[in-house]
Amino acid sequence: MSTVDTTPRELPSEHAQLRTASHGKAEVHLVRVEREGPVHHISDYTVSSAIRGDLDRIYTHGDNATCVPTDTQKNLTFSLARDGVGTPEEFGLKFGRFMAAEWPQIVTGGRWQVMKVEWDRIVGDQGPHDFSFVRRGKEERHAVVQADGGDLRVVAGLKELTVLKSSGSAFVGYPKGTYTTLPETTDRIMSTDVSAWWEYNTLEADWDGIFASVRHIILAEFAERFSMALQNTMWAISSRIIDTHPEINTVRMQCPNNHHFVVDLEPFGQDNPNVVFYAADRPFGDITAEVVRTGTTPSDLAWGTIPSFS
Ligand SMILES: O=c1[nH]c(=O)c2[nH]c(=O)[nH]c2[nH]1
Repeated sequence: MSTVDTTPRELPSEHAQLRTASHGKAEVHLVRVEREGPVHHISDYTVSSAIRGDLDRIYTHGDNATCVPTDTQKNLTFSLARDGVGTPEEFGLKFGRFMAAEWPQIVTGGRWQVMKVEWDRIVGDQGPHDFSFVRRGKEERHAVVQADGGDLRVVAGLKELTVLKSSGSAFVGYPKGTYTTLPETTDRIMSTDVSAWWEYNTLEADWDGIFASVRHIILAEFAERFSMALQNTMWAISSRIIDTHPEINTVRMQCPNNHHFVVDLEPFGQDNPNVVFYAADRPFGDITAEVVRTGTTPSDLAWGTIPSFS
């Protein structure tokens, strides 16, 4: 058996000296769900923690005796969020104070950055929804006009319409086998960045009105219909768009499944009754669908250059 010598030893340098150093975990994305009866409130924070202090020997000697791991700092981000996050300022202060109190011999300073993004409650067919939200301010509206000779085609769309529901979504009944580890769930967070494009069969339409209606259908179906899978929600949206708007023949959607994992806080002596989630940015489920009006075919001219659809 080969052994590795992990005894710290100095790596000397003739001319170099360590001037500043820090280490931490950057961009821990957490979502916290607060339940007030049937009404949910969500907080979405991306937190970066880094400590300064007695860290020199980690670099110069390979001596990790003062190296509070970046992984520990990530765990703490979730643990400190268990009983509430408050404002970004409050959470940053809480984190900084905790680190200094927990490792007074090591941590003499640090940097805690907390980014909060805002979500608005979705207003569906039935009014403001209890547990479905839309991200403020990232969304894009698009139109692509293609001409060939006298032939003109209009495709409209939206991108980056980010939505999240903290309940009302299940995923069960899928094939199980050697490589299945995903547990079935009848209550999960579902979140996606909706990309939707639709082809008009006319050159004269109430463009603004139809855009507003399509956007409403996306939000209302996402919020108010129980979802058996993201695919099921995409069908509900696309088919309702076609049934509602005779001017539209084809709807294409691409939706990432932005996974939210319940963080195991048990190692830190805390329970986690679906309160603190790790919002993973990758990998993501990549779900696409093209839905057409029965008896019609999408125009190659119209769709030839529409991006981001595989
Ligand atoms: O809505 C979902 N659709 C899937 O195809 C899928 N696959 C998976 O692992 N989770 C989910 N969720």
